[in-house]
Amino acid sequence: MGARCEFQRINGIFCCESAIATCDPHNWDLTKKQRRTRNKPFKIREFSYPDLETATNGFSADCFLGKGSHGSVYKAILDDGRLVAAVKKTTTISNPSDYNINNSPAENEIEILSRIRNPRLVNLLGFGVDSNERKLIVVEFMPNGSLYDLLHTATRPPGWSRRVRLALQIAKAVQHLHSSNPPVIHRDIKSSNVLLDDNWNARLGDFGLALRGHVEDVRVSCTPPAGTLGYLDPGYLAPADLSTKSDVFSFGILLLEIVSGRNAIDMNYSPPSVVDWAAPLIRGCDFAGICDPRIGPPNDQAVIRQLAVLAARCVRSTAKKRPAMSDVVDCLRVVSKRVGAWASPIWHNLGTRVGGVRKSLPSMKYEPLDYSTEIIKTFRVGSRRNRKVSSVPASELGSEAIGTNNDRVARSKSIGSVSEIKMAPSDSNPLVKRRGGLSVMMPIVRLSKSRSMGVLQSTRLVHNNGIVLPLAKNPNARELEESKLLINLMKEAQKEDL
Ligand SMILES: Nc1ncnc2c1ncn2[C@@H]1O[C@H](COP(=O)(O)OP(=O)(O)OP(=O)(O)O)[C@@H](O)[C@H]1O
Repeated sequence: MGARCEFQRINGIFCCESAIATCDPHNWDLTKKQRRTRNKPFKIREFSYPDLETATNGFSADCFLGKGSHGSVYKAILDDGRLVAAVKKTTTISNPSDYNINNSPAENEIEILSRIRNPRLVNLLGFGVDSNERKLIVVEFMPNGSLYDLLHTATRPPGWSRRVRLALQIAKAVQHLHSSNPPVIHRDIKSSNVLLDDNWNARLGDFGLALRGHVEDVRVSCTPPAGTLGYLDPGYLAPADLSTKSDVFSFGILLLEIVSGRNAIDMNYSPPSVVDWAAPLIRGCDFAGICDPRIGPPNDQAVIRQLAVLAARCVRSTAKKRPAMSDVVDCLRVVSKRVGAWASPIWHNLGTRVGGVRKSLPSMKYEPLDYSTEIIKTFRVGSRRNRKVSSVPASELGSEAIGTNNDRVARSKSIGSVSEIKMAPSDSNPLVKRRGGLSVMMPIVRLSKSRSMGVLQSTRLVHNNGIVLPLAKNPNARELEESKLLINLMKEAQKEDL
């Protein structure tokens, strides 16, 4: 096959060694059973083109799942109905120099996914080749759409426990990539590349732009920057700038999107970039202000505070100061436990008895973040700053109000190379152009290095001797443990060159 996959062909089936080699130091503490499963070679099938054609009803409209920047995706029923898969068919002939050296996005995706497998990823099942020698990718079928759809077009917006659970699952997926040996850098983390499986769990997909290798490896160090505007690390301007921390930046943007329910770039807001919009709110401890107005802030104020602080750390200007994905996973585990505790039936029953916890939220006060500064904030569902520029009252914000129907919202598409990005003058309309009645994201953006990062004004949050106790006045052991984690985050934020 053309793609440089180091497959072994056994009885017509390609077997791939898992990318997680036995010498992977990250796997040393795994149980024997886990190690056995991880290192088990998995089967990559070569499907014949006629089989894929039949399975997709001739790539017909009724099997069509969606279109991305590199091609279309179809649902395929294979093996007499025993296997349901998604087939990605490239429709454009790409210039390889835009992507990874000598590899089209399809070949790249096959090559990378043939080496890694994880329950948090949209895994590769096989591939096919068309008459033009173009690769078709066959991956696991995800029946419940994308996180983008769930956040921006679903009639019922997801609640906090679901949002945190999804964020944790995505973080685990990225951590898995980064801890592989050699590491995989996804380079295109965004809500439309997170798909939902049959249990509504998040799976990270679309490895067309991913790079596998150490940063000093030739392929990594010579591949031009790529990604999706709005999620792209502004410090990643040359191949040498790439590190796993670029993914951390994109994850931070995605976390802000999950929390706020707004698009990474949305001309209905001022400023249009989610990070520029959220930064002053987080800096001013207006954590409720960044919450999705359709669901309001979570019952437990520490949940949104920790999410906001984490997102702020992920989008810092200095890549080195961003947390590693393992830290992000640890932090989200803590948040997940908190939000899970509030979702327990005890709280629901209490809410019913006292007339509904959620109802009482708008008048609820933040507890002081520390005992010296006594910052008290009132929850404001749909606060003025959180409102759209079109000034639709928060009460009227239906689920569609932030959706794709709005002509000032354009779904970001991946771009092969940031050399396509032109710096727009600050007074021009930088992002949206009309084309055939559709809003199309143009590759023109203001990448303001100085504005997108370093969003924590931590001095207001730090108590004597650098100690912050952001929870109740008499925290229990668990709360103390959790606040220690937060203290570390805050301390690091304080060191930031803001
Ligand atoms: N494994 C899958 N199962 C079900 N639907 C899928 C699967 N993979 C992709 N899709 C759907 O197909 C559409 C196109 O996906 P694709 O990954 O090609 O592009 P994208 O992520 O939307 O955009 P871009 O190419 O710019 O990143 C999306 O709407 C996605 O929801």
